[in-house]
Amino acid sequence: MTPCIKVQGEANFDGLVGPTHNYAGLSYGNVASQHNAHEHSNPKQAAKQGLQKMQSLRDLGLVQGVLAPQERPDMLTLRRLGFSGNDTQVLEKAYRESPALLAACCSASSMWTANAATVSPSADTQDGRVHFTPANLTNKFHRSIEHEVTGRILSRVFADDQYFCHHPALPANDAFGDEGAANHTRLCADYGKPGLELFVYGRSAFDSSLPAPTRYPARQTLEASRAVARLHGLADHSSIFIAQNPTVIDQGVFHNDVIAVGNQNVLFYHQAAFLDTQTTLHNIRQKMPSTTLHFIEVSEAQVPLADAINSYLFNTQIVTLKPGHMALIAPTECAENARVKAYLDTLPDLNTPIKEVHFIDVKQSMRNGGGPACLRLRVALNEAELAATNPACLMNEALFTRLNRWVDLHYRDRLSVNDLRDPTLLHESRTALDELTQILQLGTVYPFQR
Ligand SMILES: NCCC[C@H](NC(=O)CCC(=O)O)C(=O)O
Repeated sequence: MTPCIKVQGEANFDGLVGPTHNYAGLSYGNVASQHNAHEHSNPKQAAKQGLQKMQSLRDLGLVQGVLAPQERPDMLTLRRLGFSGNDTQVLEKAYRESPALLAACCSASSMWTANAATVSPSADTQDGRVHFTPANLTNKFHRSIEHEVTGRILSRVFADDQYFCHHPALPANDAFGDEGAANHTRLCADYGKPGLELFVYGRSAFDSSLPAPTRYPARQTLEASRAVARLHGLADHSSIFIAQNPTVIDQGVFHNDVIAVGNQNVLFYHQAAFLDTQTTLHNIRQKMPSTTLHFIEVSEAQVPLADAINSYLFNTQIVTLKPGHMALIAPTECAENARVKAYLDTLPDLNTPIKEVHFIDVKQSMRNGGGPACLRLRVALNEAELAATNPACLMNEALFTRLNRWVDLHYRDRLSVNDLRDPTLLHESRTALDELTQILQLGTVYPFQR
């Protein structure tokens, strides 16, 4: 099919899966990560599934971008933690002393770009620029080492400070735990018009009277969400802070995007998603009096919470194909779950803007708890902003072919956590990333290049 590229006002930037993609069980509270710990991974297949997903969205006529992965193994961090000698010795010592620490420094977790940053479109911000704050991801060590390079990559993709404003990550402390766009969504009548940014938090750092989960960690604090909204210059009428239901966090909903997703005038969520659903919906309506909103609530009777979590029904992308006509992009796991599939079969007939459902295979990512929505960072851009975006990072036929060839050349098709100390893997990874920065015209972004 010949893709017809129309600017819809929103671009999706997917994270390219890095060459060290593996299953190390690093994310306590993320049931898929825990469940698949120490399975073999297939980095080549993972990267190709990601590329195919990007291509499929492009085929639907959407603007699709690519974000480069991190340098892994993270030798700089290993050295900061006291491992010394040449690279081979550093890897060997880290492996002998703490395989888990080495695995953390090798995670390809930056593929989940919904956690790369929070992005506020120019229509919402005080200075009329697009604002970016990389997420500090303090709750998980392996993710807390991403934000510096993430910030650098974002500033190379969105370089023009006439249009784009980049903030550093929030202070690296649990009080300001920030997971980026995975806990942020935006409702609006049109991407280019002022919207309402929904910040969902799991606990408060300074107000212990607010409810919090007891089993699994709440990664996002209210204080972090408020800080990001302040930095981005969001007015009170452009932002709303919503408490996530702590009991769902305790059942494995480690980010709000596992249980709710929004696009334009649609909010699609499970009945258990928020602490106080009625008040939440009422407050949203109050702040968007002139927009016809569609709240699509899925009840426990329609889809039990456990099925929603296992299938990632809400970690779907809702994309606008033409005005008032949206598609839901779901992982194939949703088609394999009878109850979820039965619900999705009815969805296009519910008289909402969602008219189509598409299934895509991102199983390599799903096994670590990352569905279609985790893999993408949404950036609403007007035409001038899109024109100011690094064109080498925008997906087209040539880039798709080139990146597939690049993956074929550099990636392994089988990796276990025991392979992570192999100095050849480090060499392969650096060779691949060095070439990638040229393909994507990023300049030097990785510590090994500087
Ligand atoms: N938005 C989806 C994020 C998934 C990610 N998983 C991981 O990091 C698992 C890595 C591992 O266990 O090897 C996380 O939990 O932050």
